[in-house]
Amino acid sequence: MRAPTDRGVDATRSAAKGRDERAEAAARAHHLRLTKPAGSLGVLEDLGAQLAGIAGVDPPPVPRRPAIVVAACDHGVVDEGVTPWPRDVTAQMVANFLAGGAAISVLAREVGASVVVVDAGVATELERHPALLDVARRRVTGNIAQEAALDLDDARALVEAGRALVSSLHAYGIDLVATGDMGIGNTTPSAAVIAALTGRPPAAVTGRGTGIDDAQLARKIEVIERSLARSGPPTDPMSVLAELGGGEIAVIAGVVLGAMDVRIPVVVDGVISLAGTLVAAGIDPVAADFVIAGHRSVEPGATAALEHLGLRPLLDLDLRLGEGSGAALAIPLVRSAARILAEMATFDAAGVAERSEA
Ligand SMILES: Cc1cc2ncn([C@H]3O[C@H](COP(=O)(O)O)[C@@H](O)[C@H]3O)c2cc1C
Ligand SMILES: O=C(O)c1cccnc1
Repeated sequence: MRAPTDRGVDATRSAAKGRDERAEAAARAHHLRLTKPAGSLGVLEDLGAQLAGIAGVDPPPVPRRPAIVVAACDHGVVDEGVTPWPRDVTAQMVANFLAGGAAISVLAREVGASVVVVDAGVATELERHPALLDVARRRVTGNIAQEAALDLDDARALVEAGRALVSSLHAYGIDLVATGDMGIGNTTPSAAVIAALTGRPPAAVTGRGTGIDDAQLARKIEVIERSLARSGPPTDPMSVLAELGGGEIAVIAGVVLGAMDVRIPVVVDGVISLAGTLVAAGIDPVAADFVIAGHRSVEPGATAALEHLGLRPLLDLDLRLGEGSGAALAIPLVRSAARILAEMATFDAAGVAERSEA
């Protein structure tokens, strides 16, 4: 089990149980008996132990039915000039996800994952689709430089929606969830939430998002500073989410909590997903036990959040897309880690001689 860290929020452990330490220890001992030098599979060994701890059994089940939940929302703070892209792109990309033409659509097909798209507050009315779930409480968040992104009640409802979605997916046989996002401007609220929950200054957690120049970056940092000054010192994580976050960040936080509820792994993506993960871990620190960081996004806020959560990302590919792309790409590694424990021969069984001690 991870050493307790200062998560920067006043939260206490819930009734939910964390990972099973005995299963985790069994997986570590099991790894020492497999036909390879001890520790030679590196991070895959830690991942295997984490999966055993999540499932409560060694070897852990190999995830067969992954689902990627892509939550979408539009942001009032776009009016401050924090992104070069027009707001309409959010709805257009949701249509692209559903038509199968986006990066996440391709990567999901490659790794054999289902994609579920959640409308958590897209500005324009979306055409109904069987893979689109509408949980929006309002269309477009408030401009965080001037007002709260969401009412507290709406933030809570969106978190609950993400949480309930994972329960439903699990009931249908989904055994691993991954998180993704779509929302023009959403690297701004994500950096604001990360600054508030890690205590780092906005300049240290703010990046170029979809591609802004130095002048726009300076403006983006200033907008986040103003937002933090407006909302005041962070109190509880749900309030931080409501003040500075957004609908997709709320649903992602709920997905992470939902994975804890049904005890399955949740692979998280880049800076938006990590803002949601910080909120989830603030609401219930036990949730962090079930989180696997898919990758290290180029956005500096992602690294800040990973460090705060004590998570080591599986991939580091200079990705800066979102949509769940870095989480999707990590799914085969998660499967491999479980499969190694399930299928590799032990020294005894294979008749391989063990290391001789000099
Ligand atoms: C065509 C396109 C597809 C995307 N897919 C994900 N994002 C990513 O970029 C956006 C955040 O960056 P910023 O804060 O700079 O606006 C989010 O929608 C995120 O999911 C996209 C952005 C665009 C333009
Ligand atoms: O970290 C991410 O996922 C990210 C980075 C830039 C733009 N959109 C998403």
